[in-house]
Amino acid sequence: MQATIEVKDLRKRFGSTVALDGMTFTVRPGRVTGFVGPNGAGKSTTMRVVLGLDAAESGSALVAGRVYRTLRSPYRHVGALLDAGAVQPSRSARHHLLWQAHSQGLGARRVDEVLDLVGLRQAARRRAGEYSLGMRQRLGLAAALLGDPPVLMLDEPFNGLDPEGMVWIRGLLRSLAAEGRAVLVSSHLMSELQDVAGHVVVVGRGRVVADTGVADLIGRHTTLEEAYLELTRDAVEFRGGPR
Ligand SMILES: Nc1ncnc2c1ncn2[C@@H]1O[C@H](COP(=O)(O)OP(=O)(O)OP(=O)(O)O)[C@@H](O)[C@H]1O
Repeated sequence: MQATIEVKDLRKRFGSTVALDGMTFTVRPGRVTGFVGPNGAGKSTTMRVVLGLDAAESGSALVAGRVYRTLRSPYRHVGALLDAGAVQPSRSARHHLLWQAHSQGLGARRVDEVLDLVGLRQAARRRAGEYSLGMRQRLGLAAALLGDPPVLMLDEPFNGLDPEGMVWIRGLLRSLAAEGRAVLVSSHLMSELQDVAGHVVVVGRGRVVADTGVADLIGRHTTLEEAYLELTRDAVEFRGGPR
């Protein structure tokens, strides 16, 4: 199975808004790739197109070497965390995962394994609606890991995690990449990414503005955040007003 995400010349508009304007990059196995860019740059739309949740007008998106909707057991090829809020609130976390596992031909043992992996074993029988944001993020990660996939695509996985959770997730992401998986992580938290990502795809206005090793970027600038701000200076659409 190919551990890659290949996005080529994706174009998409929402009405008069250009969301993707020739988005092109490849996520390779064995490293965490940061996916960064200003608000509205097209990160979530790209991920949604890769997962077949949105259709592009042109271009192609392959995950594990295939178009997502042609994958027979998608969870075994790609795990995604897109919207941590997307849980049935009255269902327990374990039940939520059991239901997803069942739909993919996976058993209860794997559900308990991923609950352990994300630290939710103790809280597994509580209703997901009572979960904090950080707990929902962990639950979303557990779902992404269910099929033990070679590709992971995580939209803002650091959101809501407490400091212990941040340390934990950095270790988890590093070990998933060290196992040879392709791990794409979108985030606005450059300091978190700097510690964990080997590579970074920087986007602005629906296209890639840099696709490079983090060490190379930091070599030229002091921090990933400084490099990012420099690269995206002309691509920021929504700026805060004067204080
Ligand atoms: N369902 C939609 N309807 C209309 N416009 C949309 C829709 N989804 C995205 N867009 C627009 O497409 C552009 C790209 O949005 P997208 O959510 O992909 O950006 P993003 O890089 O993920 O931003 P953020 O960092 O704020 O999450 C934005 O201008 C956004 O307003």
